[in-house]
Amino acid sequence: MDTSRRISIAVVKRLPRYYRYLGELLENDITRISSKELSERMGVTASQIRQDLNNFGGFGQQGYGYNVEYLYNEIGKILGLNNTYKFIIVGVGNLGQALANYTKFEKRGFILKGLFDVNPRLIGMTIRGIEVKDIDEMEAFVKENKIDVAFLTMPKSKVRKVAEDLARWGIKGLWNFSAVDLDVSPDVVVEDVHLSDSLMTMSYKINRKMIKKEKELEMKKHHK
Ligand SMILES: NC(=O)c1ccc[n+]([C@@H]2O[C@H](COP(=O)([O-])OP(=O)(O)OC[C@H]3O[C@@H](n4cnc5c(N)ncnc54)[C@H](O)[C@@H]3O)[C@@H](O)[C@H]2O)c1
Repeated sequence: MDTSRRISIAVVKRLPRYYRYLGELLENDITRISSKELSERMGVTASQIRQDLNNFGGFGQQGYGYNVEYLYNEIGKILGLNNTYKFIIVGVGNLGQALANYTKFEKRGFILKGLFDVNPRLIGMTIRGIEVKDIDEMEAFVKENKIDVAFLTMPKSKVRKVAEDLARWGIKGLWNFSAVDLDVSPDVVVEDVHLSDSLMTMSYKINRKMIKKEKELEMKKHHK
């Protein structure tokens, strides 16, 4: 299929989840699945699944369902996961070290090439055989090694300047954890990750459940 076709961003946002579920099915040797079954597993309506998957040629067949491996590979291609990306981490504190130690990004094509920080106590330390370098060496390193992506795990007060520098040096993507929404250049793709947004969503849901329980208790009291 033509992977250059434009797909709405709402659908794109759901693709990683489809990819994950289809990958799990493949690991369990499940080669085909109906939209009904997939919808039960994923908690999405069957019609949503049909609409989404029809977008990129994942037409299920009556009585057969979807070919899991085909869909998995097509979604992988759309997500660009058949490419490889060289990445660096800027800010090798708690979060930066945790991400540097996580080996599974390689499975998605992201290869760790460099680590940068300003703290002299961290410079020279190695993680998975890669030495933490002084931020002053970053420009030459990014240009020489044609680095594609930077993970930004540094304080928010410093992140804009670093992001702008990286954009000038030809970086393609920034995975930004620094608790601020970045807008750098139209040539650079930015994904801002706000872990605490997800935490606040959980807080909201817990809160709603508690309110519901309190109301139920109140109702019971009144009926006694
Ligand atoms: N949004 C969220 O929910 C969330 C959750 C966790 C962390 N964070 C953010 O991630 C970032 C990192 O958090 P952490 O806990 O790892 O902090 P940390 O203090 O442990 O690490 C930050 C590192 O950045 C380095 N640094 C400072 N200035 C720099 C510069 N100019 N260039 C390169 N490196 C520099 C520091 O020396 C330090 O090693 C912070 O901005 C934090 O707010 C956000």
